Amino acid sequence: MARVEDYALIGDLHTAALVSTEGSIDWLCLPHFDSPACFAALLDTRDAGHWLLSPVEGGTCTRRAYVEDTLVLETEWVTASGTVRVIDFMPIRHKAPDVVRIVVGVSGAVQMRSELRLRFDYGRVVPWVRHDADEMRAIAGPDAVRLCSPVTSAGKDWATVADFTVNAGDRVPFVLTWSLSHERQPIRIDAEEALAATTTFWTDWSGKGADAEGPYREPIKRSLLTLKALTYQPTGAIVAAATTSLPERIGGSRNWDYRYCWLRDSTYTLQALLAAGYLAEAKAWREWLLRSIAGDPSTLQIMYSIDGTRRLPEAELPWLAGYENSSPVRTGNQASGQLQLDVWGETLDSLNLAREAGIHTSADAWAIQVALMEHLEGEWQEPDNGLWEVRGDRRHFTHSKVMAWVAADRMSRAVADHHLEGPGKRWEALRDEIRADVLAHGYDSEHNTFTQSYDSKVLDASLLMIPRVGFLPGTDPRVKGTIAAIQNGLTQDGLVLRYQTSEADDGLPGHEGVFLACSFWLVDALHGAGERKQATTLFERLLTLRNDVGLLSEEWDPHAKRQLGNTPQAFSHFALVTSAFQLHSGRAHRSDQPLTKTTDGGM
Ligand SMILES: OC[C@H]1O[C@H](O[C@H]2O[C@H](CO)[C@@H](O)[C@H](O)[C@H]2O)[C@H](O)[C@@H](O)[C@@H]1O
Repeated sequence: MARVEDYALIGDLHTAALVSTEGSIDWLCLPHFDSPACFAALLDTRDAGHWLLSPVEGGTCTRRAYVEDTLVLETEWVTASGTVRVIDFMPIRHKAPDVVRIVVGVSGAVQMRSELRLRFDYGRVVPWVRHDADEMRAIAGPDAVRLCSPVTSAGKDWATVADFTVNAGDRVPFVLTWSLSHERQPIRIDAEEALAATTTFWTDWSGKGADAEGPYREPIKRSLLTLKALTYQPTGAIVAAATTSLPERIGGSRNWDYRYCWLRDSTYTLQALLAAGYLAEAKAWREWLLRSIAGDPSTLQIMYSIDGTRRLPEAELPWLAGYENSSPVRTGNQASGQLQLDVWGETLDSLNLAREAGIHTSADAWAIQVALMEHLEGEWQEPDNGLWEVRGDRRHFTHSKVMAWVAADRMSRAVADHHLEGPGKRWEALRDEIRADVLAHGYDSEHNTFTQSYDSKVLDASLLMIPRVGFLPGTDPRVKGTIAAIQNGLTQDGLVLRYQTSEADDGLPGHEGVFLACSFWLVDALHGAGERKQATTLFERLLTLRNDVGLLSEEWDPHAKRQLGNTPQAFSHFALVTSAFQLHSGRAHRSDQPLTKTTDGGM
């Protein structure tokens, strides 16, 4: 069974696939990120659907890499009879989704096999399949898939199999195309033309970002490309990760569906993209946000689907055994109905940042910000589920209150500095009131640390964000005390847990790994506290946890030394980008200050 870190990502800005080091596509949802998977071997066995394309002798590849700053993947096997390369990519979507795999003979002659096992509806539906001269058609219910290749394939053991030899200089294309079964078949694409266009698209996109020269250029670029790949182009939404139910502990039940757009995750992603100068993505995301949250501010959800749908009912897929038997496999996410007060702060912080970065605030955008703020004024004293989405009792999370302070701070400053209309003085007074409340109840003077919730002793890594949002300076003794407390009480092998699951009553059984984003937040906090050497050492260690193609999932198991949780995860990658930019520039980054400033023609 492949490990989480054995997977590379390819995608077309509507969905994404995971390709293993053995050359197997084990995860692909069509036509969108949150559609049912037609390859779900990731969460079961190959019988749940996969597409293996590799030398007949099989095994892990000798090397693989993305082609420079693109999402075009090259996987190479050196065998006794010769060397072969498989180029995998998804062309940027025009109408139909395609997966293209080109087998390239590098030297000698290699016996190859393509084994395509389509299983629609997350591994449950075996399609009806017809083989013609140079194409295979598979149909079941709403789904139709066509495979085109000059290599002839045939049905074998409920799969479509093609055996062929690739000689040095050969290029053998396979193009898999999805469509709705009741529609006309999409026009065929040319694999080589698509390769050139896809390479150009990603190279151009990468080139548009701010100059990231320096020692961290490669990790910054790869993380930005990954964040872009998690973006749903038609609406501007950004999914939290490409997968569902990769476990936070092997064999555990903390398995969630991340193929949705969390306001928290996407606002942080937006901050990373803005820091790198990607204004178009920031504008598209803002439009998605304004459409999704439009209406009564009291009905604001913490997450939406990629098209803004609100109802995301959580269900279990009992026919899938789960990744290494970690069950259940879930779709939908019950957290969508939770109260998480930090989301107001993150949303208003990011819209403020967009304004500071030069994106013009339209009247509609400002009206929604005012409505959100007015709603928060009546809500901030309520207990909530917090940013970690605990399923235990609601409580007064310190981080949630700090983020309510952020909301009041950014809104009062927007009125004062940008002459936008609103009760600026009232919001200033509220800001001061929240601050006093946090300092009185969220800070433990005996141990000189902020605490997870009011009047408790429990630690929480989200408190590392306090200097970043500007609540207190990075060198404040209370911030330094919190850093020290987290280093002493909330780390495993120097990496940071969100909280101690044994102490925090999150309403869930079992434990989890260290949370990679929180470990990057420790980098930021150390850097802001003047501990630059420690920050750099930790950051460079975190870089070593990336897989061979630069991807990070949500968590890390410090004992088994392997990645855990959904992958690739936006939370981990935007945290990496933010830390890298700070270390690169040598100055601490606050969430209300863009690293790059551009003028905008208005929206
Ligand atoms: O651990 C419990 C919760 O885990 C998920 O939430 C986490 O992922 C979210 C998406 O990246 C992130 O926004 C949140 O801060 C994380 O705690 C899961 O989605 C929840 O349903 C679950 O309760």
